[in-house]
Amino acid sequence: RSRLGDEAMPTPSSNAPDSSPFSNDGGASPSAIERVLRGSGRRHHLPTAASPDAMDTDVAEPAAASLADCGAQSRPEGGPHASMDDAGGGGGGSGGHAPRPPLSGPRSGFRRLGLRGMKQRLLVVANRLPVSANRRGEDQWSLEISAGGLVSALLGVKDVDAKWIGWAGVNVPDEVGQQALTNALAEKRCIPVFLDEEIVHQYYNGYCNNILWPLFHYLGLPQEDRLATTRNFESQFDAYKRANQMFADVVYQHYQEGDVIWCHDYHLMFLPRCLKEHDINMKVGWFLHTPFPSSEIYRTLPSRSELLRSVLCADLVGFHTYDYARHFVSACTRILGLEGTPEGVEDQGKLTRVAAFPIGIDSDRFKRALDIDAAKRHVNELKQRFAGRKVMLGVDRLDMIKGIPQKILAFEKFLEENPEWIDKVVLLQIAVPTRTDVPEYQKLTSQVHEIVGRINGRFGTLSAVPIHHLDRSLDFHALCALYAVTDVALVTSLRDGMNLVSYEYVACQGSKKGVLILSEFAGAAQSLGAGAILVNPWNITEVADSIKHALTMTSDEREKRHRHNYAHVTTHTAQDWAETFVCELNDTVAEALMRTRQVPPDLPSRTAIQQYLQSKNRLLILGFNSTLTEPVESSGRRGGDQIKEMELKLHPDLKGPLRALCEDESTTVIVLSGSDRSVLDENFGEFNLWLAAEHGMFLRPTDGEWMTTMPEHLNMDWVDSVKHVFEYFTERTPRSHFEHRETSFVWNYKYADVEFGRLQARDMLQHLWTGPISNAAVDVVQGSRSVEVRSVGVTKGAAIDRILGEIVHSKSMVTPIDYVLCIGHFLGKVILH
Ligand SMILES: O=P(O)(O)OC[C@H]1O[C@H](O[C@H]2O[C@H](CO)[C@@H](O)[C@H](O)[C@H]2O)[C@H](O)[C@@H](O)[C@@H]1O
Ligand SMILES: O=c1ccn([C@@H]2O[C@H](COP(=O)(O)OP(=O)(O)O)[C@@H](O)[C@H]2O)c(=O)[nH]1
Repeated sequence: RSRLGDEAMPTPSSNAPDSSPFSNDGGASPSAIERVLRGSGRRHHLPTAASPDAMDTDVAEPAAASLADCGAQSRPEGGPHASMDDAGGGGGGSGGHAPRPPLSGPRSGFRRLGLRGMKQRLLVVANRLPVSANRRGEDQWSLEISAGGLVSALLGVKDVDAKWIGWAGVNVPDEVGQQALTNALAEKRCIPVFLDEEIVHQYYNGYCNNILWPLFHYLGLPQEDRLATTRNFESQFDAYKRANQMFADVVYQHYQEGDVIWCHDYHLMFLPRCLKEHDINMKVGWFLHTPFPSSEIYRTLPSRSELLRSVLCADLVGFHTYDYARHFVSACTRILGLEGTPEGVEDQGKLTRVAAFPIGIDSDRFKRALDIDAAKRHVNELKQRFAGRKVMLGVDRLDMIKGIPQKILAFEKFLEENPEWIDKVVLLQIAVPTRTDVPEYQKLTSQVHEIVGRINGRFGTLSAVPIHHLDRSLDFHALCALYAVTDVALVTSLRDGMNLVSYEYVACQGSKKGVLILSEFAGAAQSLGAGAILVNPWNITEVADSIKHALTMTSDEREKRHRHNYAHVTTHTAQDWAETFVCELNDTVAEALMRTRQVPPDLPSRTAIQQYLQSKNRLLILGFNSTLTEPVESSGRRGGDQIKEMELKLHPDLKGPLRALCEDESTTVIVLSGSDRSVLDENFGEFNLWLAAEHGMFLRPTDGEWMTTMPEHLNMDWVDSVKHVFEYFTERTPRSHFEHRETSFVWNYKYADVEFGRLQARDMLQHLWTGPISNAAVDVVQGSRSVEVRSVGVTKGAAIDRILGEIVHSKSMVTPIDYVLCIGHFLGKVILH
């Protein structure tokens, strides 16, 4: 190897041959690269990101029509499911409300005017429309409001110019029927997505309710014993994607520039991606109503990466609790290898905001309902029926996650241990049938009936049974009456995104101040934990004890507990929830535009190619790692996302194009990398190009010997101390490794547990800063999964000048370089020591 040093690697101004394109600079000695560019006589300016359209921040009038109105408009004619009807007593859901004060501060974004001075519109996209449709003739439909947590929450949202896009819950194969239903729904500001029976079976019953729902509630994936079922899962996932695309198609038809699109729930995890692929400027938010499980549970899902990546296409991703948000970020870091920040998840400079937005209810609607005659009648009836007995209430969909068997068993245990309460307490369990086509739900129904029958047989008397179990939903006023008269509400969900029943119970207990027993595994435990008695529903003894505690609680304690919860429920309303989310989404999009300007823009490929074709003497400077290498993620197996290669390898697809560039006489190619010489030799030995290893400290043409471009007096006294620190951390961080190069040390944890690796890196940096090298002339550079220590002066920037001098000299270049393209890996975090 020859040593070039300052002598052998002269500055181009003094040592370039006379015929060099750089020799007529007029005395100044600009760097080689500056002169290369000057020789070309022009600079290429990469286009900056387009400036955003000005955001009009005027305050809009509240929207005239709202989804809240749906409740009143679609009141069925005495239909059995009039349950979600509004109790406002005439004129829709907003009747009787005091006007809300104008929003201020960050919330003002919600009422911003959209583009062209139009009121901002909100497209709510959810699996189910807030109505269920019944066909009454070829072109006749009657519409009923359907039950469910999401429905309740969004019915509480007023002052929004909103439209709802979703499935109406019926199969409508004929065009006449579809058109008639579309027209009927339009009056309710609803837009249908038509799903046929097969897709509903595969997408809704199959992928949504048999796979995602149990998994997200920690019940695991279904265990099957036939290969055919596995294939079935794959076809269900395909149907899921197709169904999401069908929702997207309807959104495209109704979208207007400036609209906010709010996608809901696990049914539509693929939607953000479909929408952004159609129009990157759509403002897309996604909110999950269920828990997001720990990444250890989530990572069992075969399509885990595809779904995460799709959700990350949204601008804002929301969850009920901080824990769910944390789990999601953790899944993105561990499964996709992305960076989690306090703001959200970052991928190549693009941030997806992730935050907690706990839902609430329209508490006024429940309070008002109790003043309606129908509700008062129900209250009186119930008081008479259960006079002399304490009444406990359970209201749940008949779902595995609601812990209904556990609840009933705890009640049995309570009666067993406290026989004096037999005949003095009754449990009313409203079990709303749900997803009745899914076999697991059918099994649960039989199981619950069996337990209830047994307990009633055991503790019932001629005059009374301890459990009243109803497999049906109640109308809204009957439900409110039940909430108001009962002494204890018992919520024993094994997992529950939020659980609005607990909120509704509190809202209706203004006078009675009953006790709420609440599962610690419901999202609501985060907000109502202070006033409720929290229980672990799996601990039957604890729940039984809590029942006794609740039934015997002093009125003082009940009042105190109720006050806490009531204050929360009446101030954190559904409307606040929606306002906050939409406001945050607007702000997130605006901030993202600012951030985009700070990130280097994408290479304008078309311009780069045109300029290339027009130029005479070109220089291509290419990085290696993450520029020309195979991606570390992706195993090549279908649906897989495992780490594949430990060794850095030139991407096989790039070999052909690279060879073509190297063979072009008018193009000089340099691979400039932090890697050591052997790695570059191995990957590029066969090409006709220049290799610059260790950040340019070593250089060779592939047909020549390595030479060094290292500054003469590079101080390497720090090496032993750093090696010691790196060994220490490598031993303690499984799957991390370090490379000892001639001019630097690199500790790499890209194959280690990401979160542990990051903690270790932070610790290592502390050691390096405060330890024996704290005064050494080194730079410490933090990469996304690495820590590198190198002597001051060992940088690609410093080396390129010397490298170009050498290349120009050795090739005896006469034609000015008129094209320089530099492609490398953007290192976000750099710490200079
Ligand atoms: O329409 P279904 O399939 O019968 O299900 C009804 C709804 O169930 C889920 O509700 C969740 O949302 C609530 C409000 O955020 C929350 O309190 C509860 O804990 C969740 O289970 C589901 O997420 C909805 O999409 C369904 O409409
Ligand atoms: O007969 C009934 C029983 C319940 N609900 C409503 O169903 C929702 C249940 O929401 P929750 O968040 O508790 O659980 P989810 O069923 O959404 O999982 C609540 O708003 C209840 O008012 C109803 O409309 N009719």
